[in-house]
Amino acid sequence: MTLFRLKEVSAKGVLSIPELTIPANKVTCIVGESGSGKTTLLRLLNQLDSPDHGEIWFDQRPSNEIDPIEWRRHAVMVPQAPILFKGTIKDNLQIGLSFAGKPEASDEQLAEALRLVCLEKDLEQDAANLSGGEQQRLALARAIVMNPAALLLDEPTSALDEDTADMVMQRLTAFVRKRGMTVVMITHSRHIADTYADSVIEMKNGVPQGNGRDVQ
Ligand SMILES: Nc1ncnc2c1ncn2[C@@H]1O[C@H](COP(=O)(O)OP(=O)(O)OP(=O)(O)O)[C@@H](O)[C@H]1O
Repeated sequence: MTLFRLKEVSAKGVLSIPELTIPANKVTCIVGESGSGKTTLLRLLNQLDSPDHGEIWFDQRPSNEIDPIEWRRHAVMVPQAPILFKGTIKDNLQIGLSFAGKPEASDEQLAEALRLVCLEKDLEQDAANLSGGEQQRLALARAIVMNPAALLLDEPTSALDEDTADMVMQRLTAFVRKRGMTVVMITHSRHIADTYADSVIEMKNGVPQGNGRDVQ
């Protein structure tokens, strides 16, 4: 099943995509050189940017028929630089749900999300004292707590050491496969793409090569 479909899309004079489909309930990695258009593509999948030409479908609905706010509730993006709010770790985990008008999660659910990202910290701890890598994982945990159909992750392990990155990817991919969630993530790590992706989109000068190489 396809979750995202792009047809004859161009954007910002950077992307040129004749056709691209991204499967539902799978982990898709976007790889490619710096400046090749990976973040621009991810932003299109979050309706943060609109294409200059062409059409994008989410779950078989064209983008112009879905309210961007609703779209972003189903496809939650975690940008490369984590966004943190004043307050505790718990406040930072609940705030995504609160913005989406969803009920609060229980402390058990929050602790489970922290465990998935290997950040087993006290929920009442001040988030301001976290390291860069810890902040990155907290932002990822916040997105997981929202339980969206799709997680759009811009280099989610870039601030982590290799062992922690592997552990987070192992736990995250096991979790999303069990839940039937879709992950689309940018990575510069060949190892992560080869080990955890079901399919890989390689961007070259704004053009995806092939249509997602199946890894497994
Ligand atoms: N809003 C914009 N307007 C015009 N050009 C842009 C805009 N955003 C990005 N670009 C350009 O588009 C190209 C692709 O940028 P993008 O951030 O998508 O690349 P990337 O593959 O994610 O790179 P990196 O791996 O370095 O993060 C770059 O040349 C960038 O300067």
